[in-house]
Amino acid sequence: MAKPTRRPLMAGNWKMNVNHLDAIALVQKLAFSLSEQELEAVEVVVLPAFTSLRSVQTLIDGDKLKLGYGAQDLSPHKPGAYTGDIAGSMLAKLGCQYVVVGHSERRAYHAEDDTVVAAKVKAALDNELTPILCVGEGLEVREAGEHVAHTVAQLDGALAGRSADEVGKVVVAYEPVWAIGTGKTATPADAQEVIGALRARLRESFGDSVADAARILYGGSVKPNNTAEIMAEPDIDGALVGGASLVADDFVAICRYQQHQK
Ligand SMILES: O=C(CO)COP(=O)(O)O
Repeated sequence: MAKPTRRPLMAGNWKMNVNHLDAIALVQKLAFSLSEQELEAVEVVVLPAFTSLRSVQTLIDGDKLKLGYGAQDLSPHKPGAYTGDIAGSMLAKLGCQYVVVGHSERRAYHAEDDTVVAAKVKAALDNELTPILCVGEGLEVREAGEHVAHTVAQLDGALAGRSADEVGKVVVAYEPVWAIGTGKTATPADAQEVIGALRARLRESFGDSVADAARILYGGSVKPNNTAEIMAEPDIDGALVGGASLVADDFVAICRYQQHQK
């Protein structure tokens, strides 16, 4: 399969945790634990709160650390009268490479629908940020057996109007809502079923080169002890990690999953 040509990506979504001082300590621990070779083999990215981005940027740039960073959300709008929002251009100026778009917590607590998510994907791409586009079904949808159709429809909605060139720059993350922060991980086969379907949809809509190159992550209770088996699936290229990314040793162990692969 084409998997070996896709560089694995481990992204730590810190959510609304870690103030800017603790962010510095956490990034330092990651950087001191992971070797240059490890950081070449696996791309490691942290996604702090907005208030920590400047501190993280200063540290990573100043010490030339081989860690990527990005934000957890952005406004769909250009700079202007949008109190409390953050524009993509501001994130780009801070050196962010990534921005999470459409996380299920944003969809649930901020009523973000596919139209808003699509506008945010566009805003990210317009500012040369790589969107980490999150899709995934809730428990009711899974129990009704509609998880594949639901998730593929979210992908379609978020990428509506984007060209193949643009979609080639997107990272997708499949995060079943029932697995987030619950300790209930999807089985590797469950995750592969959906992620395989997402890749097939990218192939159908945007062609082979986009589908073969696209990195698709799994997220939802990823821990050091389940990463290797998840990463062994043919279409899974990395993980979007919540809780375990707040503990340096755990996130480092996740990034070292290859040591545990049979
Ligand atoms: O939502 C997630 C990452 O974006 C997953 O969170 P947990 O790893 O805490 O389940």
